[in-house]
Amino acid sequence: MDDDIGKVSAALNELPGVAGRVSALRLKGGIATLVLDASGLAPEARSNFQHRIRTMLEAMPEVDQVRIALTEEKVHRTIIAVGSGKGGVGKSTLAANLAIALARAGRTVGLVDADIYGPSQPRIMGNEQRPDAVEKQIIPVDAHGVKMLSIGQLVEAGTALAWRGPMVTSALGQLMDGEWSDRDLMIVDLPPGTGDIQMSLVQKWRPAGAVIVSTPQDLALIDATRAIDLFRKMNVPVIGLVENMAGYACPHCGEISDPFGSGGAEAAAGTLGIPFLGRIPLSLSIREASDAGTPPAIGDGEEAALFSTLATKLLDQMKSLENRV
Ligand SMILES: Nc1ncnc2c1ncn2[C@@H]1O[C@H](COP(=O)(O)OP(=O)(O)OP(=O)(O)O)[C@@H](O)[C@H]1O
Repeated sequence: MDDDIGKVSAALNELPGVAGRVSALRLKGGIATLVLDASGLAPEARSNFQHRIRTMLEAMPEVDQVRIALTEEKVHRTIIAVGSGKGGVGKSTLAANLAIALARAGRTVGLVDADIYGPSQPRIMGNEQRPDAVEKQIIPVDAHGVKMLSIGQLVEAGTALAWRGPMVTSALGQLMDGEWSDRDLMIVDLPPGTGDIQMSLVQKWRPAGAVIVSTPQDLALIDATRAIDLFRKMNVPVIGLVENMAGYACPHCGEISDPFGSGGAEAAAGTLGIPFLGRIPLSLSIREASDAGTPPAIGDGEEAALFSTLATKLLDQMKSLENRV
């Protein structure tokens, strides 16, 4: 008997993607009863998963009948990565305001500042409080209706982090595996470029999609294209491109100028075949509000409306991605 269950267990562990998901296994009178953890699997993947296991077990001489119970974490959490190819294009500003706009649209939103070497979310979101931890799990702090974690809350401000890849990945893990249990949407503010953090996030936490931020400038767009390419290669759908710092309205005379050019990102999105989510102007008030820890998305002005429109477009794109699966 023990031999039989040992064989079934070994066969299950050999099946790709199954190891670690079997939370209970019993074999009695030829009936194999399994409890499987299906957390994070889309409906189609879940039924394929169940089918593969059933087919394999039914072919074993030790098994006459298979009974499977699927369990999963209560909240299905969708992770959206916000990336850029180049630094300083406003990715953190966008991530913060988008997180707030999504929360105002009724989602329960978590914001992870994955820019381990240059965290800026505590300042932008106006909460530099050190988070508590329970049994080594960090409890995110509240900021403008969003819950947030950043390495900037854990290290002394202005301290340079001389960390190598594995330490950075482990810090990312601490943030991503914080107490997010009531959050249904996570916005991850990535560092610029295509390095260790991006790769770890994609491999371990499988974002449902990525938003790419670029200025209209050609150079930023070339870099943005690189970031898009990375996500595509790693099978993370690109939800869309946001153009930031487009069209500067002079606060004195109101004249609009385009210091970084105009329309470049929308044209590039068209060429690359990805949705264009919208354009955020270069505005003194956005910069001032970010520095003051009061992101414009919390207000009721024109800029809050822009971020709210972006959030709606993003949710629509997410829906169409889900329908495509
Ligand atoms: N639309 C905007 N109008 C005016 N200032 C902006 C705008 N977007 C961002 N900024 C300002 O530009 C600077 C860089 O923005 P931010 O930190 O969001 O960029 P980033 O791409 O995340 O940079 P990093 O590469 O450091 O992660 C900040 O001072 C921010 O306030």
